[in-house]
Amino acid sequence: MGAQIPNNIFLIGLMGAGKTTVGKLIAKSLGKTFYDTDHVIEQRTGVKIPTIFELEGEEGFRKRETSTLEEFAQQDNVVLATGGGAIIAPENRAILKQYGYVIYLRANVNELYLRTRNDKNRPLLQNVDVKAKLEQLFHARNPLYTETANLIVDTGHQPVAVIIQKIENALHALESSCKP
Ligand SMILES: Nc1ncnc2c1ncn2[C@@H]1O[C@H](COP(=O)(O)OP(=O)(O)O)[C@@H](O)[C@H]1O
Ligand SMILES: O=C(O)C1=C[C@@H](OP(=O)(O)O)[C@@H](O)[C@H](O)C1
Ligand SMILES: [Mg+2]
Repeated sequence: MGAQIPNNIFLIGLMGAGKTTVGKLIAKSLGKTFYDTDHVIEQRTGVKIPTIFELEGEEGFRKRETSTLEEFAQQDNVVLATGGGAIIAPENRAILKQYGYVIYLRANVNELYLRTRNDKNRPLLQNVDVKAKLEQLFHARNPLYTETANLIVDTGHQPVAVIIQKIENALHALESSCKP
């Protein structure tokens, strides 16, 4: 029996990498259900992420993130866009590796900066030097994204459609790589 396209696909990467945007489109293309852990948290709490950070601190947000990840990673036939910090907690990395095929959307800091500099919904990028913060997060987290990923896709300066095609090609190559 040849390898199928993975049942669950998880997207990881820094803020602005395209996890939410690409995830939605990949799910549509593959006939899978799309979820975004940030969106689930906002829907269930009734408030935006910055408000959770204000009221519960980053720690409170991370607890919600882990429980949401645990719940949705074990669903069936999903594409799950995680938040950029999901890979910080070792238990989150273990969940991602255990329940799905993990794709790291990698982009350079300048690209990420261009995509996030005016965004008010990312508390970690408020009232800071955004480029310097993204640089710091990249250096801290790139090793964690890399160790967790089954596939790394560079998304810098490429239209989303090209990235979708790259991912589909990689997934279909998986499928045919094990055919007898
Ligand atoms: N490959 C890309 N090229 C240009 N802009 C992109 C690309 N991927 C995402 N974007 C844009 O960058 C912003 C952040 O994308 P988003 O999907 O929210 O990223 P993430 O969920 O990884 O933080 C959005 O405005 C989105 O339209
Ligand atoms: O990098 C991070 O720690 C975060 C990334 C955000 O998600 P996106 O990566 O979708 O922006 C969101 O989970 C929160 O603001 C924290
Ligand atoms: Mg997102």
